[in-house]
Amino acid sequence: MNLTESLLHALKVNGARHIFGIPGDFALPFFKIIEESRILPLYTLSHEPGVGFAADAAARIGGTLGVAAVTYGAGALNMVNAVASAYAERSPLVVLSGGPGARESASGLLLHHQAKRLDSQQRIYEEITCAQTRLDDPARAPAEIARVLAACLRHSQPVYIELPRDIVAAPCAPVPALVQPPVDADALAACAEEVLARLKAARQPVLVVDVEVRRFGLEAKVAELARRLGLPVVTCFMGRGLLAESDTHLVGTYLGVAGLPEITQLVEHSDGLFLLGVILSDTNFAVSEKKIDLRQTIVACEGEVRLGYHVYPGIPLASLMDALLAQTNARDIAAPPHAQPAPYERGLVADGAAISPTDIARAVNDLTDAHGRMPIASDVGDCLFTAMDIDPSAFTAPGYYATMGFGVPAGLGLQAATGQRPLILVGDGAFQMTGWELGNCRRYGWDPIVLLFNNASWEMLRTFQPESAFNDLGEWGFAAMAAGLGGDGVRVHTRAELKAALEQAHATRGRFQLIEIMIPKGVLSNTLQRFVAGVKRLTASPA
Ligand SMILES: Cc1ncc(Cc2c([C@H](C)O)sc(CCOP(=O)(O)OP(=O)(O)O)c2C)c(N)n1
Ligand SMILES: [Mg+2]
Repeated sequence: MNLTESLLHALKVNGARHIFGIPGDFALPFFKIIEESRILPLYTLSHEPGVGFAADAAARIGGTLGVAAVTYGAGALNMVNAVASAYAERSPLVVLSGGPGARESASGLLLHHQAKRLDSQQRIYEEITCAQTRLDDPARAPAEIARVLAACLRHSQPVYIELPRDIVAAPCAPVPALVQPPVDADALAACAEEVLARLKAARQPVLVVDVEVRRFGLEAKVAELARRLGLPVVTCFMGRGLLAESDTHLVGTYLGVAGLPEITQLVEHSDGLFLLGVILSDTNFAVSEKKIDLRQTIVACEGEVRLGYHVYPGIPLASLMDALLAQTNARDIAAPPHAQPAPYERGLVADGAAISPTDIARAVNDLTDAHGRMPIASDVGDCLFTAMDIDPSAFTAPGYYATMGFGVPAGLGLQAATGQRPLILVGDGAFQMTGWELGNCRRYGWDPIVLLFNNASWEMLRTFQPESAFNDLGEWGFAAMAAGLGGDGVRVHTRAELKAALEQAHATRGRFQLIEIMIPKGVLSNTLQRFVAGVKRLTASPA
């Protein structure tokens, strides 16, 4: 076996199912082995940001390793933003980059694609990955690969592996089984006991779940714990879709001032908030109506558990879940019944009226009622706020790092990973960035339904700064471009046209379906309207 094959086998054994990539001369040798060994299927895309987003989404939806393969310099550095997003949002992405071989590295010449120093790329990636290695010695490679992949899975964050092009085919031993550090059983039991005691003592305990629950595949255990404790469950923005299929008391998504008042009230007035796998970010908590006193909460994330003023280190979320379940019986804590929030809006009126983002949510909910749920990939912008009004389903979006360009490539990654047809929500500004990746659908038989919110502007920005003309994007005929990319496109102006286009798109398989939805300038989703009003109110009021 050679070094690349050893790496590929290790990736596959530890959960990777596909590789997304764009080669270059520093990467051609290991791309050749990827293609000829057929250990993992390779999907090439058109631009490295799309490679990173697709691999990230595949990791998220599969709850496993995503793999993005690129060339040195121009390729890897082009993907930095996508990997930074994966790092911020706790996604286990493995970056494989080609690199210069020993002889050329010692030539004394500046190499093409070299930025500052030969190791500048690795140093840049040190800031957006939790572990890194350069496989320049086949004898050490198996242990190095094991170390880096173990870190990727332990922290659910990206890692960086550089493959010098002169040894990718060198003979190499298999990678040993990954080893994770042991957990102190006594500390774990004490931690679980204290968590349960706090929840039992609370008048209104609430379980808030977020991205790590999905990343570590803990949804079923979390649902069981919520059931046993009788806790109402709320998701954060990033945790959208979690427990959607479970029979727990899922109340909805906490969005602070932008959310449903009854959910905001439940969370912000709880005396027993249990934040499970939650990223303590501004997108989750900066728009709180009432500041949440984190000292009164239980925070379990990033491998530790914080209660008030003390911390239990070295407590992985999965270990904590097992310990909590081991110490609970059915219905240990009977929380007071909570009103279920109104079901998501549906019943689009198919008339000649102009389309609002909330109409789009209604249309999607109607489609779900008629044909079942579709996995959803959303970009940033009002489409993401609109997604909050769509029935929860398998959902992936950059809800915290908030980079544009994620939606379309992520939808392709979803379909590659699940085989299911995804729904993609994307604004016109974000589509301009990576929408062209749809041109790769034909080669791979992908056929997403793309809802393009065309308000001819960077509307989210215009909402906060309406006086700036630079937010206007002008006329782009996106639907007309679909045929050239191998799909079908239609531009719709009225609610009746939207309903018909969605039905037609759903009935058409084998080609991507692009529905360009013309939204009048300044028309926002209900959630974005609440968000803007809330942020303005919070910033206007004295701190
Ligand atoms: C890669 C990238 N560049 C810039 C931004 C800043 C930014 C937003 C965030 C806040 O930073 S929202 C937004 C406008 C999005 O326009 P569009 O996709 O058309 O959606 P909508 O019209 O619904 O706003 C920009 C430019 C970003 N998030 N990501
Ligand atoms: Mg827009």
